[in-house]
Amino acid sequence: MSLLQVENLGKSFGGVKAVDGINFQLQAGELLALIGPNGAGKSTTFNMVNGQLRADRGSIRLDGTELVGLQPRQIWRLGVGRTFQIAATFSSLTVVENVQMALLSQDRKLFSLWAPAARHRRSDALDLLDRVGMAAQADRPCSVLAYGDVKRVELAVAMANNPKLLLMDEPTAGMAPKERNELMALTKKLVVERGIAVLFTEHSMDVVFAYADRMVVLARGRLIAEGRAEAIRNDPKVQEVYFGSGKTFERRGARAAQEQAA
Ligand SMILES: Nc1ncnc2c1ncn2[C@@H]1O[C@H](COP(=O)(O)OP(=O)(O)OP(=O)(O)O)[C@@H](O)[C@H]1O
Repeated sequence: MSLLQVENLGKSFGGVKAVDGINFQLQAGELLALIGPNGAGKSTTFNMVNGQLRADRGSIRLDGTELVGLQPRQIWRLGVGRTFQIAATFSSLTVVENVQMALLSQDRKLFSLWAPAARHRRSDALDLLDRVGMAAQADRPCSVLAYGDVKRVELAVAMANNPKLLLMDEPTAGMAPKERNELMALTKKLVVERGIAVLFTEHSMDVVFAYADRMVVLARGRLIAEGRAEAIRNDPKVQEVYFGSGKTFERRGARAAQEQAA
């Protein structure tokens, strides 16, 4: 059985069918990109999976459990983590404290008792930081980190909940090409090592073609194509919706990204 099963999912805003009966599945250990032009329904889909928006119709099952109708907190408890377009860490805390806060939350401890919190599972937090290559910077405040490093910390924070599914909203937004590739290569490594599934939206086609195992293409709320890079690149419907958008499917771009990542 797939980890995530989305069936006939729909959501309208007034007369606008933001998402119009889409179906897709996601396996553990797989990176699935949700792409499409502006207004295609990507964010709406994302927000239904994490419970911020309630679907009008259809079903979203995680490991067989229905998520539609659950609160975001309940969905998070079932193992759906997320990262944000603009990295969300506490800049006044150190790197390791940010991960400790996430572990506290996972352990259902209140963080009003800050003194014990600062010691809470420090070694587990350091292990997580080690996985994302940030252990050496554990005691620096997040406010002084380079943006790419903040994104790594955010990944460690997301891992603290042991997610089965990680939702990443434009993970590489605002990053230079080298940082982008480093972050995505790291994400791919974690996904494979820990058998996590990742659903991500992304405007950079280079990133999508270099790192997604499969992609789902939306346009005006409908799913117009689904598959691996080669099939998507050659799909006439996909070329039509992207034509003139400034986003191209040049092989050179995708190859260059892969080469840089290797
Ligand atoms: N809260 C809302 N109220 C009204 N209409 C909305 C709302 N959220 C989204 N929409 C509409 O639903 C459609 C899909 O929007 P959505 O944000 O999901 O697309 P998107 O693919 O994420 O676009 P982008 O790439 O620009 O972020 C659009 O027509 C949008 O205007």
